[in-house]
Parts: sequence; structure tokens; C-alpha cells
Amino acid sequence: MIWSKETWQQIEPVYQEIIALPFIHELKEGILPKEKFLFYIQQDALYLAEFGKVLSGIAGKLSSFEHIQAFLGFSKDTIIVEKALHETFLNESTLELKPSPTCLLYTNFMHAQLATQALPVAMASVLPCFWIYKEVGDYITEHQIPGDNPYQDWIDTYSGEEFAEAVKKAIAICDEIAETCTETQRATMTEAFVMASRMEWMFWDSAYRQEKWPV
Ligand SMILES: Cc1ncc(CN)c(N)n1
Repeated sequence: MIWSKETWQQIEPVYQEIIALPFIHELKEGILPKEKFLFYIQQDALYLAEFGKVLSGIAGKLSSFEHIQAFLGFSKDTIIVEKALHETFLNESTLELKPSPTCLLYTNFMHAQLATQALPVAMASVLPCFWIYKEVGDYITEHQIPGDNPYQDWIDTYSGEEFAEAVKKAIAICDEIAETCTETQRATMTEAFVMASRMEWMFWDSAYRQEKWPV
């Protein structure tokens, strides 16, 4: 079976838990309290800065010109498109922001995967960041009641054509790389994908709870 198909099957229960999150439900209905969304956007700005670095780090380790170009493009788009999104919702500087425990966990996980794991595993670790957001964006668009939603720009970004194209490309590259891997390596890729998917759940949950450092 194609690696991405069998791997999505593994995270299907996690995905179901994601779309059942109050954060996603209230975002879809446009009733998510502003302070929860602001907390999310602030943490996401910190997350995306690191995500962009990891994507360009992956590009630096790839050998196919086409793959390098794709990952450099993903990195650039992460900075440009998502910075625009944050400017829409966030008008102050992010310089003063400090990462929440979950944000730090997730960004450190990605950096560690890039630094210590084989390249296919690092690539699998960043794939949920693309794929889950596209699925969530599509889910919200399909189940949304038409009307004013203060978070529509966010929803449109992740359910849009441009993002869908990037996600398709990222999945295709991971599948191509997985084809060259042993069964053991593919299983490690899947483990990394599952772990990152759990952290996607945690990220939304932590924003809803406006997670603080316990001490
Ligand atoms: C935590 C998280 N994961 C993924 C995405 C989408 N690139 C995001 N904006 N934030």
C-alpha cells in the first residue's frame, strides 16, 4: 500500500479527536472566544517560525533538485502566507511572546527529528502540519453554516486551492521517498507521523485551555 494511505489509517482516530475538539467546533461556528484564538495565533506565530526553519533544513539535506525546490518553496510560503494570516489577526509584534509548553514540545520535536533522524523520518514528522490542516480546513468548509465568521480568513487559507496543491506535493514527495525505504524505515516514518499528529491535537487543545507553564 502507498505509505501515505496506510499512515493516514493509523492516525484516523487522532484526526477524529481533532475534529471533535471544542476549539475546532467553535472555530467552525465562529463562536470561539477571541482570547483563545489570539492565544492560538500567537503560539502559532512562534511555531511557524520554527516550522519554516525545519522545512528549509530538510531542503538542505535533499538530493533531488525537484524536491529541494519544493521544500524551499514550502518554507518560503510558510513565512509569507502564514505571516499574512497572522497580520490579519495579530497586530502586535511576536518578539515578546514566549512559547507555551506544547508549542515548545512540538517545535523541539521537529528540530530534533531533523537533527537526529534519517531524512525520510524528518519529512514524515512535518507532513501532518500540512495534511491535517488541509483536512481540518476542508472539514470546516463542508460543515459550516453560511454567515459571518470572524475566522473566515483562517478557514479559507487552509481550505484553499493553493494550500491543497502544496499538501498534494508534500504527500507525493513523502510517498516517493518512502518507496526507496526499507519496511523498518517506513515504520519509523509512520511513528513520526503519528507522534506529530498527536501534537497537532495538543496544540489546539492547549490553545483552548490557554495553557500556562505550571511553575
Ligand atoms: C501547529 C500548526 N501546525 C500546522 C500548521 C499549518 N502549516 C500551523 N499553522 N500550525
